[in-house]
Amino acid sequence: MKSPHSRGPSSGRRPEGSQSGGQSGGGKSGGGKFGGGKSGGPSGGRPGGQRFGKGAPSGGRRSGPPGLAARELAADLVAGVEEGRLLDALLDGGDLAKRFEALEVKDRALVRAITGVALRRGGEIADVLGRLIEKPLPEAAKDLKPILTVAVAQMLFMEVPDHAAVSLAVEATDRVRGLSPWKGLVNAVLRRLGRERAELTTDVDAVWLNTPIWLMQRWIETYGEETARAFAAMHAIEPSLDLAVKEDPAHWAEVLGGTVLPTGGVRLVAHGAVENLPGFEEGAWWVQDAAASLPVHLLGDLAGKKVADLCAAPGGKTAMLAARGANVTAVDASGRRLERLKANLARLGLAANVVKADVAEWMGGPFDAVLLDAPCSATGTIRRHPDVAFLKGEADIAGLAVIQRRLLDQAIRLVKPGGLLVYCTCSLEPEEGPEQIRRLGLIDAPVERVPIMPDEVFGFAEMITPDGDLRTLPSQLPNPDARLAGLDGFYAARLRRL
Ligand SMILES: C[S@@+](CC[C@H](N)C(=O)[O-])C[C@H]1O[C@@H](n2cnc3c(N)ncnc32)[C@H](O)[C@@H]1O
Repeated sequence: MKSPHSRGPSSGRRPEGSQSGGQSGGGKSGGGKFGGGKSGGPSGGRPGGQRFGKGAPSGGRRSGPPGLAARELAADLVAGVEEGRLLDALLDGGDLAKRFEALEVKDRALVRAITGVALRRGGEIADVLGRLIEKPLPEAAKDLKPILTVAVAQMLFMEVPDHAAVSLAVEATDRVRGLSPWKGLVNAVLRRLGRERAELTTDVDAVWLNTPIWLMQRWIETYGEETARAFAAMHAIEPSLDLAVKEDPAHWAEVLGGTVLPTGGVRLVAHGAVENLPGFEEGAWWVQDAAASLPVHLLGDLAGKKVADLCAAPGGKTAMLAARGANVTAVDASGRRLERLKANLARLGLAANVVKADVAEWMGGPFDAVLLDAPCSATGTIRRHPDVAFLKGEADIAGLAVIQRRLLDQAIRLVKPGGLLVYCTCSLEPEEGPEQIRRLGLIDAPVERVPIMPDEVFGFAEMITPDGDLRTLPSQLPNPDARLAGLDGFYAARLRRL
């Protein structure tokens, strides 16, 4: 995989007279995933992973000054994503997860914050580093890149004093086998950034720098340039924490210092570990983006109905279906993710029949209603999962569309005649949304579309397509406080089985 910070041949700085940096400004980068920027850069674009304490998973690590362990772990996570692993996977078992768990709660929050910024603003950071380090670093120094990335993230985009970011980066460099000789360079580069930040960061088209070119071009084609830029702008901001509440959202909004959304959930500024928030232990709420709560509403009254939740784990929609009185069968192919689903339901005091199976082959039911939340490229969730922008490519979309087709064909077989099927994905790509439904028309599948009405989605008419499907966008649900704005990009279509 290419390093996400590897840049193309053309500059990502705003071309004179251009509104946007445009397609020619981003250019086809000859394989680099992110748009624009000076060529070269600190690692020459090689994927690399900082390896603090390599070979000494925990006991062999010297402790350092306060905050160092958080920076080291953030650098290792950034390196892990560059190597092609999802952040959630890196923090779900293994050495990095152990180091994360060993940190105090405030340092865990710091790791998440630094890693998030380093990934969200990865193109801008790489651009600055490319200006500061003109010649590619030699192979022996490639592991400097995540250390520098994390330091620049703090200096440019977080309220961390420069001296703290610089000294911890120098200390981190000193602790990696073979990197000590580069301490002076790290110090000099970061101090220069401190002195020259204004010159180094003006006239940058952040939207193009931080978004993979292929994705930006797709969005422009599908949604137009203004909307595509609005998505990308939202990706630079850490999103709110959205909660689905079992009952009494107004009470929980007050307790948690949030607001009740028109969709019925509670939204608050994200801070710290959710496990420590009031109501978590007693199972009063679960984390769910406001947009992700909408597909279940499209199934109408579910009390006493037999409902299949296909591709159900970790169970956000299962919980919603169960809380609405459905008799739910939750099916997923991943045993590990189903364990999380079971734990989530247990905490919430909700129940479902849990089945581990490949939905494409599973025979059950028939059901009064079926929800298929198909695996997808997740390009609608980049706000929440900035690593997705690094790890997905255009080829993934075509491959996922084939899987979605098989799952949708099977889901139709599982619905009783007259019953409803909601197909949804958290992707912004047409192949994973409306194209799937268009294909059903072409093959004469035994379903008809049941158009969604604005009052079923809390009056948000702008979320309904001319065909009557749901399409939410990262740029929707604006708020004067940017930390409380936005939605995941979701698509949903409602079908009736004939
Ligand atoms: C988008 S996530 C589902 C999120 C879930 N519905 C929720 O609301 O929490 C997609 C899920 O599809 C599952 N999956 C992927 N391919 C599958 C298949 N062929 N059969 C069953 N589950 C599958 C994955 O394990 C993953 O849990």
